[in-house]
Formats: sequence, C-alpha cells, structure tokens
Amino acid sequence: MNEHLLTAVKINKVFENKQRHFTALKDIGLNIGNHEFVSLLGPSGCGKSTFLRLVAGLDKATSGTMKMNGQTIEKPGRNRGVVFQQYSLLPWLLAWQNVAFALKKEKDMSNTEKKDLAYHFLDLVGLKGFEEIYPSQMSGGMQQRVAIARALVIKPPLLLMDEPFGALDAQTRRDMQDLLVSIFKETRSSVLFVTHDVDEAVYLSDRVYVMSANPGRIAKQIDIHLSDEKDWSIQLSEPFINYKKEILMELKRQRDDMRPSE
Ligand SMILES: Nc1ncnc2c1ncn2[C@@H]1O[C@H](COP(=O)(O)OP(=O)(O)OP(=O)(O)O)[C@@H](O)[C@H]1O
Repeated sequence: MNEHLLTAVKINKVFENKQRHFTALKDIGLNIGNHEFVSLLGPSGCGKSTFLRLVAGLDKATSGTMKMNGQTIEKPGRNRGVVFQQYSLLPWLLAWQNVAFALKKEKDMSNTEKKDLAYHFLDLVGLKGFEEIYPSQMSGGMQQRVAIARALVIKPPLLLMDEPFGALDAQTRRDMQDLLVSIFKETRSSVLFVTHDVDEAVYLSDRVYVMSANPGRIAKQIDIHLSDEKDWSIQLSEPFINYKKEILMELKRQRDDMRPSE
C-alpha cells in the first residue's frame, strides 16, 4: 500500500541548449502524505519553481520518478490544483465565471451546478458578495482569492502553490496566510507551497524542505510541530523562533559556502 500522496525519488532536471547544460535539480527526494502541508524554501534559483512544475506535470524530469497515488505523473491532472504568484484570471469573465471555468470539462454537471459550486468556493475564500464583479474591479488580494477558489473547485487532493502571496502587501499577505490555514482545515487537501519567506514557511507547514542552489538540492528537512490552533501570536513562541533559527542558520551556512575563499 502506498501511504504517500506524492512520492518523488531521485529527481534530476537538466536544462540544455546550445550555450549551456545546466543541472537545475539534483537527486531530489521527498514525500507528501494525505492532509500534509509541505513547503519548499530556498534562495532564488535553487529550483523551487522547477520542482513544482514537474509535480504539476507542466514539465518532465530528466531522470527519477514522480508518482501521485502510485501513478507516474505525465501531465497536468485534476488531482493537482495550481496557484501561481500571478493570478492569471480571465479579465472578460466575472469572479464566479473564472472559478467555474475550471469545471468546463465536467460533462455531468449542469451550468447551475457549476455556478453554485463556484459561489460556494468564493464564499470559502471570503468573497461572498463579490461573485459578480470583474478582475479589474478587484484588489490583488481578492484576485488571488479567486485564483485559489478556481484551484480548489476541482477538489484536488494536492494543491500546488508557487509564491502565491509574493505580490501582496504585508498585511494582505498575513490575512491570506490565515485564510489558507482555515481552507487547509476545511478542504483536507494536501499543499505543496513554494516560498522565500521563512516565517511564512514555519507558520503554515508540517514540514519544510530547505533547498540549496547550484545544483538545486534538498539541504535540510525540518518537521514542524506547532499547535493546529494557529493564530499570529504563535510566531512569538519559543518553538516557532527555534524553527526559524534552524532554517536561517542553514541558509547562512549555504551563503558562507558560496563565498569565495580569500
Ligand atoms: N526553461 C528553462 N531553461 C533554462 N534554464 C531554466 C529554465 N527554467 C529554469 N531554469 C533555471 O533553473 C534554475 C532554477 O530556476 P527556478 O525558477 O526553478 O528557481 P526558483 O528557486 O524557483 O527561483 P525564484 O525563487 O527566484 O523564483 C535557475 O538557474 C533558472 O535559470
């Protein structure tokens, strides 16, 4: 029996063109279980987005195996929802239509059912009452909520999020983190979350993989044990600060290793 939702074993990714042969990912191995929140954290260029794209099925690994529920990932599928930093909503569609768009291949659902489901997921992300407005009438935080609702409406067991709050101001970012905590409890989806932000990773995750660059590897795995009843005050607690220290020290060690010796 495969108890992991996602299993990646010895994943390598080489980008090749006439000018260069570049190993972006080297021997990445990780697992995500059911209802787990897992973050990838690391310096710019360490391959976080590249790895996420492989899980999404948007690109192929050069070698290694990547399985979802025991099945090799070949292409994008309904068992993975994706949210990127840029919300990529369709500007000519209303909020609910953007969400319902993800259901366009659902032949067994009526248009009314699709609309009801879109309304339900907009309510879940805190956009009740804003179903009938266009993206241009929304703030960045609202647009990202619509993008999250669109990813969730297909009820994927795994939600892939690539720096989803990177374009938002600090307060909206904190609100969105708390929104994600409540969505995570309600939907029971697992999440693979890419971020640069150490506080965000510790606050949200059950496990953080710290990556290093050139080539992108997993340098450290940190299991986070904080209360499930999260609120911002947890960020002042001793365990939180200790996890943060552990990650920051790993990132500093990487920077020290990269510094040319005198
Ligand atoms: N299509 C591509 N062709 C060639 N090189 C690529 C391609 N995509 C990514 N790379 C390279 O692979 C490395 C990893 O890129 P990636 O975007 O995955 O890093 P990242 O950790 O997500 O960075 P950031 O945090 O800045 O978004 C980088 O050096 C990048 O230049």
